Amino acid sequence: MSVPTSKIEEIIDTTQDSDAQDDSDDNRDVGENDDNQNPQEPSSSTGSSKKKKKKKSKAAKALNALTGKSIPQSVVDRVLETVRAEGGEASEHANADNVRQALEQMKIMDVAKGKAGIGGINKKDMGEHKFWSTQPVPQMGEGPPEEDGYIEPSKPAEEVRQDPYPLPKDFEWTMIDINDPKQTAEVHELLSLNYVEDDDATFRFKYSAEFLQWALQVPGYYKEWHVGVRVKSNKKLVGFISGVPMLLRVRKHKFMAAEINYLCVHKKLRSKRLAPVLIKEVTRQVHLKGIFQAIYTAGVVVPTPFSLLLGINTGNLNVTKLVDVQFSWVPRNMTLARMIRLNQLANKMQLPGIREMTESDIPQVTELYAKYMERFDMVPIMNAHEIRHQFLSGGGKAGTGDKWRREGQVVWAYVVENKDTHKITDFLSFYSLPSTVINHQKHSLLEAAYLHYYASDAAFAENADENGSLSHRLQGLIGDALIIANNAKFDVFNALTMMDNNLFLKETRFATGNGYLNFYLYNWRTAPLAGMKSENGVSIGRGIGVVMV
Ligand SMILES: CCCCCCCCCCCCCC(=O)SCCNC(=O)CCNC(=O)[C@H](O)C(C)(C)COP(=O)(O)OP(=O)(O)OC[C@H]1O[C@@H](n2cnc3c(N)ncnc32)[C@H](O)[C@@H]1OP(=O)(O)O
Repeated sequence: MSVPTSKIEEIIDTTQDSDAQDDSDDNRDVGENDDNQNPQEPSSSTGSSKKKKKKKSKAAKALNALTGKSIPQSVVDRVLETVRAEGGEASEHANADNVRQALEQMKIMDVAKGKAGIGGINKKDMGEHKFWSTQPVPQMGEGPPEEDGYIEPSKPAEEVRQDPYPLPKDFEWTMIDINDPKQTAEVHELLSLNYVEDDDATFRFKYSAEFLQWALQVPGYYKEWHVGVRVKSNKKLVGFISGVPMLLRVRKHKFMAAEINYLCVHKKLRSKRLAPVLIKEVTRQVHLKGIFQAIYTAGVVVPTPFSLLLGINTGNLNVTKLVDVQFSWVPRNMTLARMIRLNQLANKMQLPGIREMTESDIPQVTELYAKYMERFDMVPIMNAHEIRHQFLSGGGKAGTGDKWRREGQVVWAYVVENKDTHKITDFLSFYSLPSTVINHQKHSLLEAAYLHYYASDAAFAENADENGSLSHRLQGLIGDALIIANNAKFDVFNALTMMDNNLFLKETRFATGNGYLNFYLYNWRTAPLAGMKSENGVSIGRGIGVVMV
């Protein structure tokens, strides 16, 4: 489906806002875009372009040499500022070591090298976030706040904008009813063809309809937060963004927030500034429910992440297929046969008392979850209804499939029960999120399992962190998760460097991946959370405890 570019320009022209402040934002958003060029690149009349013509400084040359890319002057300036802040040499003559140090600290090295997920950001001057510079988010280079808190105060309901943001005349807003299989199928199709791909466009996330129903219908969800854009003439869904409510604790503060996810614009409508309109509309809908904070993650860097997590994967489920689809490679000093042998797993789960979670486990799991999550700085607070939803409602059709996988199953949840006391001592869960293997002759789908929440009462014993007993228990627990996933015919099991994952990732032979995920809070300032620092590719510290599906 192709929408003429001239129509898109009208989005831009007609996305005028009655709200004075928004007006100026919108006009800046879209007015500077020239359809004949990538709007993320400065036009020839902009200041940045003029800067580009300036003779390159020594620091800029060093940066370019280090990254193999042409780094915009404003990024060079930011690097120099950081060097200065770190007490280093801050002149234009900063040497390559200063620059490398600063880059690593800022993670710009990865961005510049193109590792930071979805494309686009590399081409962009980091100082030119025309949309994000107007939003209540910490701006780049702001430094950690003295105190945690909101950026702009909440508004009373009557002060929240009542009308939807205008769309160009060929498009219309739609509220997706995720209970309607037809509408869920439309979102599924939009995402399957247009959602997140890896850097090489080899894999693209393929969220199933069951997954979307599970993820978007948490207890207390609002259908108004499932926002779509359709082409008026044929009603085709071409844009989507969603939010679900969550009670969030960030350090000592607890507040309701929207978890924003699945922002997607049809490939033919990219770079037309539709994403900011979708974000503003979902923000308006969230404000209408009296909620003024949000949490979201993205591969791209926008102002301003407060935690960066390294994606980790293991190739140890279906090695042959992973190598076939170039998800994994056979290391130079190894053969495929040896790699398969090394990654072989037992068929039977190893932990005594481990079994699938049932309804009757909910009270104990709720309690264990709450206590365990106290270990982390940022976590969702869940009551028994929410625990039921998270771990049992995506369990697939009862009586179908086999012991390991039911039809339509999205979530796998297991508990460890002490057979004498009947106490639940541990639980683990993971979810299914396959990816389309793009343009592969033999394989069309990569079956990926992702680690979800888990807990172990081993954490509550004295010195459990120091004496390795928690680490040992978690290794057993996740070892069994791998066995379950393998039996359920997953090809790969992924986990991020969050929660206590650093206590088992290496030991359970997870291989380090090169994908990054940035965590963001909207309208909330807090100092960076653990996840930023890493040792051998594994982050240290106990910061993030929110699993974003
Ligand atoms: C209180 C309640 C608040 C609720 C809201 C909280 C905020 C929620 C924020 C959203 C959380 C989403 C969480 C997820 O779902 S992350 C997953 C995002 N989806 C994908 O990557 C799928 C494939 N890509 C696409 O569909 C498009 O490329 C998207 C839709 C992503 C952008 O479309 P397009 O490529 O056609 O761009 P544009 O010309 O319309 O717009 C360009 C502007 O948009 C900014 N941009 C681009 N990508 C992202 C991104 N992932 N997060 C935040 N901002 C993003 C960009 O920096 C620029 O602004 P600025 O740099 O000039 O300032």
